[in-house]
Parts: sequence; C-alpha cells; structure tokens
Amino acid sequence: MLIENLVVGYANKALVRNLFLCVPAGAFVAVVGHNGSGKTTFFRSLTGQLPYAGSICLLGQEIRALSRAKLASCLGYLPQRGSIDFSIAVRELVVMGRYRHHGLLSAYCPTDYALADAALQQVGMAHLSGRDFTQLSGGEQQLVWLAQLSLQQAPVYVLDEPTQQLDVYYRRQVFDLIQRWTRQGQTVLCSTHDLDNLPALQGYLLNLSEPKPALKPLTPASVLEARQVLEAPPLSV
Ligand SMILES: Nc1ncnc2c1ncn2[C@@H]1O[C@H](COP(=O)(O)OP(=O)(O)OP(=O)(O)O)[C@@H](O)[C@H]1O
Repeated sequence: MLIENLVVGYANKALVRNLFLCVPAGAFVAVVGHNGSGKTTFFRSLTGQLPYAGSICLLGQEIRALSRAKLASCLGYLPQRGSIDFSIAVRELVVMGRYRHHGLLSAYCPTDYALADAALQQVGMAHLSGRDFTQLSGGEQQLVWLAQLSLQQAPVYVLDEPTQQLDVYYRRQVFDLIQRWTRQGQTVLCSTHDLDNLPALQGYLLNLSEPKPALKPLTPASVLEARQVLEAPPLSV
C-alpha cells in the first residue's frame, strides 16, 4: 500500500495532514494515537468511506477509482463497532465471510462450514458456534467478527481496535492471529491503545499523535517513545 500526501478530515478540520507511507506487502502496522487523533478517520479513507486529498494506492490501484465490490475484495475491514439487530447463529454469521469466494446465489457448502468452524476454533470461540450472535458479550462478538473476517482471505486487512473489549488472554490471541495473517503475506493495519502487547510483535508503528507521523519499526524503544507521547496531553488540546 502506497499513501502519498494524504489529507483527510471533516468539514474544515484536517486530522491527517500530508501523510506519506509505503507499507510493504505482508507487513503489520500498529496505528496508535490519542483518542480523537484520527485513527478511525484515517481507516475510513482507506476503506473508501471518506473522501481524501492525495493518493492511496492499494495493490497498484488508486482506491477512489475502485468499485465498492473490487475494494471489498482487496480489503477486509473490522469497524470499531460492528452490530446487527437480527438473530443469527454464530456459525451462520461466520460462514458469510466466504461470500466473495462464492457468489451471492449459491448456498454455502460443507467446505465453507469446515472453514468457518476452523476460523472459530482459531479465535477460541468454537464452543459458541450454535449460539445466537446477538446474545454474546461484546468481547465474544468481536472475536466472532474476526473469525468471519479471516474467511475473506483479503490481501489487506484494516482493523479498528480489534482488542478493545478483550481480556488479557484474548488480546494476545488476536495479536497472534494477526501475526499469522502477516506470515501468510496479508498486510494488516490495526489501530490500538494496547501498547503492552506491541513490543513483542514484528512490524511497524504509526503514531498519529506525532506532528509528522511516519512508519517506524516496532521495537521496545519505539513503543516506549510512543508511550511517552501518548502519556502527555495531545498537541491540539
Ligand atoms: N462525522 C464526523 N464529523 C465531524 N467530526 C467527526 C466525525 N467523525 C469523527 N469526528 C471527529 O474527528 C476526530 C477524530 O475522530 P476519530 O474517530 O478518527 O478518532 P480516533 O483516533 O479513532 O479516536 P479513538 O481512539 O477515540 O477511537 C474526533 O475529534 C471526532 O469527534
């Protein structure tokens, strides 16, 4: 993914200004920043939900020129708040992650369900397979959404605070899952306030609270530097 001179925000307030990034294929990028620093706004531009100035090239193509269907086939997105208001079994929701491999009109086959079961197993939620999704806890729902996303097998994933409602154990599991995706060559941009898990991970750090955010290799030193910025008040306050 190549981002050049990106400017994005709302009305007359730019939250991301003149951002340049070259994200290698298969990289993990942890996007950090104070509340309100623009992480979700940045992700909304990457996912085609918000107009932007400058350039965002995904797999060699400018994303504003891609159809919604094409963009969705290249990029899997986990929003900060995913909700549904109808009853559906967890396994049925997860198998829907296969629909791009399938076409809308054909029914899911045993192979699709086997993949859904494996994805649920990977996030530790196999025991909830038959439950009504709407009755799960917030953290359980988050893990089920991740299982669904993993079935998309998209080359790029954008995850908006995937660990926000998770306990210590499941946070680690989610970062392990993300590292498995990147080892398979999938690129993952992930916003998070969970600095504790970052030093052990391979990838890059992007701190939107810095005056000129840029990719830095993830190391204990770069995470410590980010922590110091984030423990101070945001520059715009
Ligand atoms: N639709 C909108 N119109 C105007 N301002 C908005 C809109 N959506 C968000 N904002 C503002 O833009 C700023 C950045 O919001 P954003 O959600 O991108 O922050 P964030 O870094 O993801 O924060 P958090 O860590 O709290 O999730 C906030 O001040 C927010 O109030």
